[in-house]
Amino acid sequence: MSDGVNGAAPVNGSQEARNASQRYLSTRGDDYDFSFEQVVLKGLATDGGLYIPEQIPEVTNWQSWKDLSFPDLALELLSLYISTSEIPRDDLKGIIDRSFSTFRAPETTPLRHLHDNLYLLELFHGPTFAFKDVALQFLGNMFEYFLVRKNTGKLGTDRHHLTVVGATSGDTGSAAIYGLRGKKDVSVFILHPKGRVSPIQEAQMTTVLDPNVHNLSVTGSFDDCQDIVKALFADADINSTLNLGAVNSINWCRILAQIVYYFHSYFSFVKQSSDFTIGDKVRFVVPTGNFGDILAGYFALRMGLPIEKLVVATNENDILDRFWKTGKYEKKPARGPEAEGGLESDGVKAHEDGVKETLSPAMDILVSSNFERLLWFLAYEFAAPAGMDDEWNKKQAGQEVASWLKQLKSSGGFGPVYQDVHASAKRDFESERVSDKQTVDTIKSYFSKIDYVLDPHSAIGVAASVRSMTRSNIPHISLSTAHPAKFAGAVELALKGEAGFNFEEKVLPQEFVGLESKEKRLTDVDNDWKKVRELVKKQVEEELKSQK
Ligand SMILES: Cc1ncc(COP(=O)(O)O)c(C=O)c1O
Ligand SMILES: N[C@@H](CCOP(=O)(O)O)C(=O)O
Repeated sequence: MSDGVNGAAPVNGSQEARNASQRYLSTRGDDYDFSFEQVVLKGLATDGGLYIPEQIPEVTNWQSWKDLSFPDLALELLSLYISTSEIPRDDLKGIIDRSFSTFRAPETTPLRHLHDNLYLLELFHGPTFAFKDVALQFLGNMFEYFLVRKNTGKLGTDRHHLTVVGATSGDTGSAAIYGLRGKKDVSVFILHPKGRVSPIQEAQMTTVLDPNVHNLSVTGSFDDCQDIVKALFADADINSTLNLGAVNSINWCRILAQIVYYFHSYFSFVKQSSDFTIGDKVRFVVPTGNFGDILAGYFALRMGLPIEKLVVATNENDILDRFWKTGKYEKKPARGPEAEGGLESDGVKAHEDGVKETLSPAMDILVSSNFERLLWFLAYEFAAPAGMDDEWNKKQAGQEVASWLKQLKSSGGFGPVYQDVHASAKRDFESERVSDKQTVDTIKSYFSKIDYVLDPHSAIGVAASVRSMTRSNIPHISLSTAHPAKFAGAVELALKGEAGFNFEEKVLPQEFVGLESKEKRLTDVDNDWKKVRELVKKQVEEELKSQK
């Protein structure tokens, strides 16, 4: 039950003022009836689950949003999940407008025609050149809004101080840091896997010297960083004394903001294509790691956007692709031809922990956090035919998810899931796995065919789209998740020696010039959550003392 945990304010207004899509519950069943503010400030549920709205709103008038600007569309969509009793509409509009004012493209997320039925949704026009900016600039402003409201008229230790802890494989970190640097009443700790983010990504994070920003370089993988963050959230002591906040896509606010560009790109497509009628279906193809980006697409689909399929595109860290193919969700990588040293993945290094080091490092993930949210909806759908009431169905879904996640923790996997659950997953999704070699070939081929430089993650989406187009000839919108300059190594590997290619001239934005030689601040830490906990505690205490 909602209890104002973690310092979140009680809901402003009665429960009746919030409809079911504005009330939140945990995917593991124990935490329910939370407000948007509580969910945003708390990040992870007390039972270890992720927050989801009690209901996904089905929208019948979505076509009337066709001509809205990105921020105005965001206002319509987000209002469905945030009650005006919590955030008045004008305030929400102000937060949204501020969040997207820093984007370089007038359309915020422009849609570009590549060839035939293939369109690329460029999501990297925000301040840190990655799709994470769409949600994280908004989340940063949302944190600020709630903190200002809580702290009005309060001084010293009475003020609510938020300690943000996040794990990154490169992009979440810089977008979160940009969204929170210098903000009052917030300390930010970002954990990245030492040596496994690109040099530009590392520089984007570590050259931010604001006193409230702390970069921790962890000896381990992204999954280790993510596990440390989850262990901190599970520690009742630090969680309640330091008011932990999440910037990873475990935070519902991240998923929510990302729903907007599915609708926006669909409308952009309608406007670009005279022979396409609004209401006709498209496919979205999404380079996927933690399953946050594509989950937003699932919400768009359930809300009524005409999506025929969402295509999950993984790199060689392919737990999700294996789930769609087999119904089993297992950390253990498949022993495919590449594991025997086959041609497909020449040069890919597999770490002891099982994570492969690929050319698309932001997707080098063993376990995808947000998959748990999809599992809940699949389990809920599976429970419904038993003819019990809705409360029972929700409880059943929570228990099922908790049991799957327990197996994942104890034995590294679960499944095959019930046939009906797998069938529902396959009804809305398909999956593709793209090797490093195929990634490089795709970058090469689009440069030589249409003089366009793809980053390696976006190339995975495009390679998967091309395969998907052989099965379905409807329009495909492939998500481009990062600017190619962030991944110079992979891009140069693919394009060095290609006629007309020069990284500095063709790719490098002015904002990155000289970044790597600027002063940096970061702290090395062992892969040990207790050590991280002590470091965070000490640092926050010092910050609070200096503010007195
Ligand atoms: C550039 C890039 N592409 C794709 C992804 C995968 O997105 P998600 O983790 O939401 O599946 C990430 C990281 O999250 C990323 O940084
Ligand atoms: N690829 C991500 C990994 C973190 O995922 P998130 O979306 O859950 O924050 C990154 O770039 O950090």
